[in-house]
Amino acid sequence: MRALYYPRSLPSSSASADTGSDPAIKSRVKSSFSLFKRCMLLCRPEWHLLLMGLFALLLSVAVNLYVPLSVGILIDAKSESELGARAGILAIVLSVGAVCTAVRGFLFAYAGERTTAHVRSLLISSFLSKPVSYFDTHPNAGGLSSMVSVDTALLRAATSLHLPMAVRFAIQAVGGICILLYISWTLALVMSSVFPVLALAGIVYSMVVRKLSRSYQSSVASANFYAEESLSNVRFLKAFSLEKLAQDRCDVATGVSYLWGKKMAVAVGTFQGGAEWLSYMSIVLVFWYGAKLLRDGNLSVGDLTSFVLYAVLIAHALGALSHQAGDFMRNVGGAEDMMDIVLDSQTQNARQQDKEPRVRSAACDAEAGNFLLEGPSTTTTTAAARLSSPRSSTSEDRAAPQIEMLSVRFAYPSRPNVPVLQDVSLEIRKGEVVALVGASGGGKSTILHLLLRLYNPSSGCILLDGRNIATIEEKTIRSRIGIVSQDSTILSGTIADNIRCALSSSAASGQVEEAVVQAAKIAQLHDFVISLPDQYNTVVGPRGVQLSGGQKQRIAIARLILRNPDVILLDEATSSLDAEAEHAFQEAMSQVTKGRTVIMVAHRLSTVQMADRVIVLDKGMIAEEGTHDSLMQNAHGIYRNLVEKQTIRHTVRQLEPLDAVSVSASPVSCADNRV
Ligand SMILES: Nc1ncnc2c1ncn2[C@@H]1O[C@H](COP(=O)(O)OP(=O)(O)OP(=O)(O)O)[C@@H](O)[C@H]1O
Repeated sequence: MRALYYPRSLPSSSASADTGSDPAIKSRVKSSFSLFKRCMLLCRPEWHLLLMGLFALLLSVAVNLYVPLSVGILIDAKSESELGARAGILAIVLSVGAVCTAVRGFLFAYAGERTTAHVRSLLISSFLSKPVSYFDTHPNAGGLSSMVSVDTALLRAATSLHLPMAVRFAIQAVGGICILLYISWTLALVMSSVFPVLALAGIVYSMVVRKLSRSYQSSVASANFYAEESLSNVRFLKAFSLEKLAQDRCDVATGVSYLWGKKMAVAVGTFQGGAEWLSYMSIVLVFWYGAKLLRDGNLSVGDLTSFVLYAVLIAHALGALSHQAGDFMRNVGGAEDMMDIVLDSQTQNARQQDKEPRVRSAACDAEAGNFLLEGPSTTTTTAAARLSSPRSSTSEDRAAPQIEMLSVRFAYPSRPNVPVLQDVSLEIRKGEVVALVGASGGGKSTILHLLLRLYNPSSGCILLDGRNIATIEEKTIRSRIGIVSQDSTILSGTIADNIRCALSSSAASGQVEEAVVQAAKIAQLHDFVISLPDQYNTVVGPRGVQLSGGQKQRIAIARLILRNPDVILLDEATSSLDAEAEHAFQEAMSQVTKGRTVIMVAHRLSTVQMADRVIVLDKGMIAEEGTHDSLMQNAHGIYRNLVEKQTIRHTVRQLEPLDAVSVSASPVSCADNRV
């Protein structure tokens, strides 16, 4: 079976352009250097800890380098007392080395933890600040969340472990070679003959492993996606006996990551084995040439002992250096996409701070008045006070259009060539209740998305109180326009948490609790909540699984009440409710919507009839507009046709035996009368 494979495709950056297609080694080395530079940029805030760590590291390397020399001196000691004194000095030096190692370990680990926490926070804030369209084109949420957990852990290991170790072994190797040159330059040259081969192998390995690691991380993200999708939809999978399908999809995705992992294991094993073999060969060369020098009387036993110890130390350092450098490249290669996102968003933030608010259409702004919009209702006093007092709209207010769409055209960024709205123009006055109806896929919900500025029109513009919403801060728009949709989003936590999240955190807690209860009462939720043992502190489970659809929706209404918007959008808010729950919903909404502008996407005739005006959308265009009664006058009109079809279906259903209704392909319930 072929899995639907979601590669973790992410925005490319110039720095991440090396994906293996570039043939020039020079540019690959440059690209590896740029990867290292980006990694260092992320660690920059912790430079003081890293500098202190580097200092401790240098001291511990100095101690390591001193040991073979002092062993040689120890062996060549002429008297018992000289031997004791030299052993004492060696013990003190080694103790200092151990302290330095401990300090170095702590400082790098601490800096790594701080960097990881900082990068995680930046990454989440970068995702949350992305436009909704970003998530349409990057649907792999598992991949994005694995960046937050896995990729940041890779970065931490790279910066707090592999990089310091690589630096340590590099200094140890270079220092050891310098001392060897001092003891016997000919022997040092013999030993170094393998180094160029080792260096070349290291460069090739780091390039290969970086590429493999990136593919591996991407495939792991894909496997996470399927695992996450299966576990979060376990009820659906069981209900439709789709466990096998889910298992197969997970297995195929895991199989892909296994293949990449296997390739990486081959590369790692080959290089590490090869590097170790070369290191041993250099030691054999030292033994062979050193023994020759000793036999000829050109080297003392102490010097040869020191030399051999240095040779072992250097060989070990080189082996470990290749190991650590490889692991560093593998980790930063795996975290490369994540680093790009964080650094790009930092650059964008810096740029945005200097920028004026964006103006999308000068023509639309010329039409716009310069109203100062109300800020969000951030205090409970205003929210609570407004709860009991419905919005009063004067006749003058009602005459002024609150929302205008001017020649709006729109296509979703993920499907730019498929027009969804075509030249839509409409005006909605303050306090008006407007129903959007029409065939499925006609663009009704899309209009609500544009009003909330989840997307921007491809052309044309939308005015709120005469001002182009493209020039209004998103936060302000969303404090003025509230939405209740069919599937009310419930976050993990308690019922109270889910209601009070509509308010700003600056509100006083006593007032908040009072406002939460008041809002729940208006939303007809209070009686249910107080019947629970933990009342408002009842935990609702992930995505509110412990609540019914109607209860979730009443929580959403309570939230809306606290938000206190001027314009309310209802996106098929009652379509999943039965007749009784719909009645409770309508009761709750009738208080909330008084005096406010309401735009609803509705299918039920009972809901549509409540509207002052009905707008019929057909294939992304406004086909008809008027009151329910006036539209019903048009014998060949789309609206009348829809109503008649639904009325006939409703009547037929009432006549159908129960089992015939249950197998009907239409999702409409018996109580429905949908338009
Ligand atoms: N995020 C998206 N990316 C790409 N296309 C989308 C997206 N959301 C919706 N569409 C497409 O846009 C068109 C209009 O969708 P919309 O949800 O606005 O229709 P609707 O009139 O509300 O339909 P329904 O009554 O079935 O909810 C549809 O063809 C749909 O496939």
